[in-house]
Amino acid sequence: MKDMIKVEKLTKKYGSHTAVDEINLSVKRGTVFGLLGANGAGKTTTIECILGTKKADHGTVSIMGMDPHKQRKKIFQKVGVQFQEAAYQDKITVSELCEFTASLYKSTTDFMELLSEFGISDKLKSPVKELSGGQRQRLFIVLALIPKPEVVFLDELTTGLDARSRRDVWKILADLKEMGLTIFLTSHFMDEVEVLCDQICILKRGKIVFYGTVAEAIRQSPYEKFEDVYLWFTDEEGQNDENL
Ligand SMILES: Nc1ncnc2c1ncn2[C@@H]1O[C@H](COP(=O)(O)OP(=O)(O)OP(=O)(O)O)[C@@H](O)[C@H]1O
Repeated sequence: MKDMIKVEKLTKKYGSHTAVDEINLSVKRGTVFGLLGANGAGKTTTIECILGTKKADHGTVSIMGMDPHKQRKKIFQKVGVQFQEAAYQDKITVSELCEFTASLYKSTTDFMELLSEFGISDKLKSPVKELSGGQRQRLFIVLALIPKPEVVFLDELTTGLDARSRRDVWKILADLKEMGLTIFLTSHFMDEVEVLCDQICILKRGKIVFYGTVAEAIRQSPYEKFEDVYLWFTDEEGQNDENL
């Protein structure tokens, strides 16, 4: 299977603070990769370096075999990104934002279908700023899927969604994966990581402390519940520090 994303020895510093420290990862086509870690561990910085919106200090990144700095326009057409906070006009409606997003790409999916799959088609004429937090979050996933991406980056996938919506989003993503979509996500919810991710990478202060499958992470720890396992790998004061 082809590597859709390959990162080698990626390092990014902000002043003297090393936010991402020599990380390596690779993501195969049609798989779901979860980048995990506490607040400030370096997840967003890693994604920004992969997308080329931040320049790494060291290391190499390739996405669909391309260099994110040299082939940014070509990558833009094939990659979807879910933003936490999108900059949009104050009064823009859901349909206007979808139409604007679609206008940026050569080939697009019918956004009406996506809005209805994500349960927000009745909000078409509503101003985006009047949506609830969960509705806005779902809209941002829709925007990421409009360009019919080959790879999609979903940062804090279901933050703010209620239990039903989270399950619905999981199902849609599982179906998209079956159709060959590659998904790179970050999440603070270990239940969804367990359900969705084929491979995970856990970061702690910019360094990889675990890389592999959820099952392998469980086997390498003294715990059985994945949330306990995750905390064991990331715990600042934890008993496992000597093993890292
Ligand atoms: N523009 C910046 N200037 C200086 N420091 C930054 C900048 N962006 C991020 N950092 C620092 O780099 C580290 C990694 O931040 P990053 O946003 O990548 O973490 P994260 O894992 O995405 O966190 P979260 O889960 O809270 O989104 C943090 O210590 C953060 O304070």
